[in-house]
Amino acid sequence: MQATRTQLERTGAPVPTAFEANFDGLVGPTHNYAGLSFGNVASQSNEKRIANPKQAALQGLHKMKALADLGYRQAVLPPHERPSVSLLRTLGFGGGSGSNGGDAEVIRRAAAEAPELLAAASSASAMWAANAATVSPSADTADGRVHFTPANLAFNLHRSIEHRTTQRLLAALFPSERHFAVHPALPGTPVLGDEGAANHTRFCGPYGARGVEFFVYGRRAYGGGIAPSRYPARQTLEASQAIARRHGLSTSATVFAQQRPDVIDAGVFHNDVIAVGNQQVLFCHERAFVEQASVYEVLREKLARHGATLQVVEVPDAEVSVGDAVSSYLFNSQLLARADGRQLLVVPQECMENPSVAAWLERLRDADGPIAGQRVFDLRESMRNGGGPACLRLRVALNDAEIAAVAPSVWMNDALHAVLSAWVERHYRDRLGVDDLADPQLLVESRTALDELTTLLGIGPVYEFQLA
Ligand SMILES: N=C(N)NCCC[C@H](NC(=O)CCC(=O)O)C(=O)O
Repeated sequence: MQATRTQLERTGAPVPTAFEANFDGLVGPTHNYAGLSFGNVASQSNEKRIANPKQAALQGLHKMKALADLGYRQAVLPPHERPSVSLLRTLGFGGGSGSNGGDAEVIRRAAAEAPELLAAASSASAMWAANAATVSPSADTADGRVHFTPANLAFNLHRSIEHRTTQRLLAALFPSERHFAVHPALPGTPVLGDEGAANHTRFCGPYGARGVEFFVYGRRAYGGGIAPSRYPARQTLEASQAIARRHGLSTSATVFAQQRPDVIDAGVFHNDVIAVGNQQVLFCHERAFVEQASVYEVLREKLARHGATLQVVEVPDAEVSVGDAVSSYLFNSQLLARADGRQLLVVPQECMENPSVAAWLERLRDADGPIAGQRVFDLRESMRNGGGPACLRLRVALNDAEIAAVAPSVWMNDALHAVLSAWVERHYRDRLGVDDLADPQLLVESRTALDELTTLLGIGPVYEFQLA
């Protein structure tokens, strides 16, 4: 877990002690199944199912608390204001003034005239924090600050409205401009489609040492090349390159690779549905990347320049098919550094229910490889929308000085877990169907809950209704 202070980088400069912190998205009060994500098999197949927002939020809090209990740095990323009345007003459903009465009228009109748009305005999708931003730790960047680029999530209307709030939340959680640079999202156009950390992995030795940042894209906007034909490639090479440039990453420590188009067409809508990496370990399916062997080679060579040795744990198609990987979310697992230098694997319950995946995990338990130890979590409510353990978290490697500069009350511990669980119990419904989104009372409930949350977390006004 802890980097060794004595370890020296090639420059001879001491490597600062640093940790990986996980910021998990707290599920918002409007969590529902509206079938909004084309190409995401779970979202499409669970359309119109009744959701349980209370249970969803408690399942997420349980994972956060369990990982904090194991000694990992764990924090919480607040939900967004939903339904987004400002989106509905932008789309012409203007009610009266900005008062609550006016907002209720906006919701009633949207429900009557365009329920699909109301559903897009109501999604709790900001819970999938892996899509909140791409993060480059200070050891990798030219100016020695931690850089954040909120993802524009331009492909889906319901997700394209997240980045402004994400930017405000990140600025509230990482307020020191000396340590942190929070950028605006890239322009939200198809050329620059960006889905954040779900398509980005950082390999390194100790967390405080310079790492190799690995960007995985689905297609090139310019210059042709192969692309999926059935489902969308949400991330472009051009977006990934722009992020690497603005974060000040060196080309010698950056790798760009393409996801296989045929697996995107099989439901792998983000790279983190087929691969996960941490420190020196890459855990992936054999059909994750175009020209996979040369991807390993380049990663290995660049990582070696930073004194670390890439270790690949590759799962063959013959043992776990891409279909089983998509339905079980085996690769949407978290790899967490253990004190002995090996990695703990955090998987969703669905992996245990899939015979070939469960058998593979059992073989892994007996093997003597870089992955040691497994933890299983029930995240069923999120999984039904295509969000597993890795989707729910944003990883931020931080050194001691940076950890001290984070808003203090977002760190998970027994007290915060108790406070947030009670807050969920007080404010969340245990049943929410898409028809319930027409109820203007849901907006009142959601704002009341979020207003209280910002006080509980001590992060000041961040939501539009608080800033108006
Ligand atoms: N793989 C990662 N990192 N994240 C998972 C995101 C799931 C999300 N699902 C949704 O947005 C479904 C919402 C709905 O259908 O109601 C998406 O497709 O963008």
